[in-house]
Amino acid sequence: MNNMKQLHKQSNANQRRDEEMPTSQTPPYSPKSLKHPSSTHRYLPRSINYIIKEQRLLFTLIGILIGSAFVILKPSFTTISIADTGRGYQIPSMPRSTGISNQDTVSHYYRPVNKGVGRVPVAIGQKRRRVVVTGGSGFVGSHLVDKLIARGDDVIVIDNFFTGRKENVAHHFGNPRFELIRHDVVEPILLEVDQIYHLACPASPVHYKYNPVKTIKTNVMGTLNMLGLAKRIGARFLLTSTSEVYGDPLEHPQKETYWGHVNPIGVRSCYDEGKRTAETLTMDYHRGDDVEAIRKQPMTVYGDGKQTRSFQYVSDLVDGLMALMEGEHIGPFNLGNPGEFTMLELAQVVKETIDPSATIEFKENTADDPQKRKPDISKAKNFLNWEPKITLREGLPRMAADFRNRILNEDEGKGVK
Ligand SMILES: O=C(O)[C@H]1O[C@H](OP(=O)(O)OP(=O)(O)OC[C@H]2O[C@@H](n3ccc(=O)[nH]c3=O)[C@H](O)[C@@H]2O)[C@H](O)[C@@H](O)[C@@H]1O
Repeated sequence: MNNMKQLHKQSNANQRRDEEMPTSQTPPYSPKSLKHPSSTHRYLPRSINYIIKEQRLLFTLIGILIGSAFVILKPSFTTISIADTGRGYQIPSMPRSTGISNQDTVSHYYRPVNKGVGRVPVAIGQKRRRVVVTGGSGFVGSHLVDKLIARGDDVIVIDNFFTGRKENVAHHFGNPRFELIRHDVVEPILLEVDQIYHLACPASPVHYKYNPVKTIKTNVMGTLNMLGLAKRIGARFLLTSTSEVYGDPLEHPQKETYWGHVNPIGVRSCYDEGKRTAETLTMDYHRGDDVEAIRKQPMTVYGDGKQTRSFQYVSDLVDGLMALMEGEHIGPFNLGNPGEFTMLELAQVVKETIDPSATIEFKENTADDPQKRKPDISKAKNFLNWEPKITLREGLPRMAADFRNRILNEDEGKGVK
């Protein structure tokens, strides 16, 4: 599959992933990694199949993502966030020719700056943020990158392409404000930026339950590295967590104050506990260094059709993430759509809005699958003046269009090979 070919073409970080994936495991299905028939209507069943095979929040990978929580970290000496002050710093000799660079190139450019030389203000007064998005070639990350670029930010994506793909951000190649770095966040990296969105993580049971050590390592070491970077350069930091931190909840709906009900030694624990540890680390950095903290919690769904989940369209999530990054609030925030559906109800909506002929394949459930999930978003409403706008029925057709466009772009040779 192209997916695997892609991995072989990648750096050592990706080879490491190959090593950790059991050889018996079938590479996870990706709608973006297959050759596609040219007939548009055939894309829709495949995207639905993709969702089912991924065994995750149906809409996370198709255009809708469930609740979120995140952490923002900011050193105490910056009483106003850098982004808000609009200080227009830029690093001299920033690579800009192709919009793509490898890790060595970037380290070369950035390391001296981080040895205390300091950032050079080249456009004081100009509101131009430099933003890092780890996991920026993934589903949520790539939509976030689109929005950041659209508002004029300089965006650096850090991704090891564990599950993400270059095609998701290929339309920014050649834009001098965009840069893609192939890098595994478990290794340190030195950059000079104003904001860090830390999204990099294996995010589906299909990936993380076969790569549990890699998953928890990414959550722990990756988050440590990015927190260390944020502390060093005084950047505002945002962690995307997951509703999985609530486990199989005894409280419904779930508020940010709920501590969760999680199996610490199950097959999902690498993800659940990994994200919980990532939140712990972020709050510890916040307390230890007197920095600000917020968290983000997407909700993940596995089920046999009876479990309830809530689904959020990705643009609502991106709006919420950016509102949180740009605000002054700290602590966890649920960013999700409180609309609650059983998986069977969801399947019905998929049939009605996308493809009446779609069939659902039921698979054995993952251990510890939560029975119900619904975010309480009153905190986000009150403090961020944010709430989701797009319903499940509205979002599903948009999701289908999004997939169709991505696939057509690839078929027309617009993707990166
Ligand atoms: O709550 C959720 O469900 C998840 O939502 C998003 O994940 P999503 O966009 O749905 O998943 P992907 O499309 O797989 O994106 C993850 C990205 O992280 C990257 N990644 C993964 C693993 C790793 O070690 N390093 C790394 O850069 C992947 O290549 C990919 O680009 C967030 O990125 C996750 O942090 C969050 O856990």
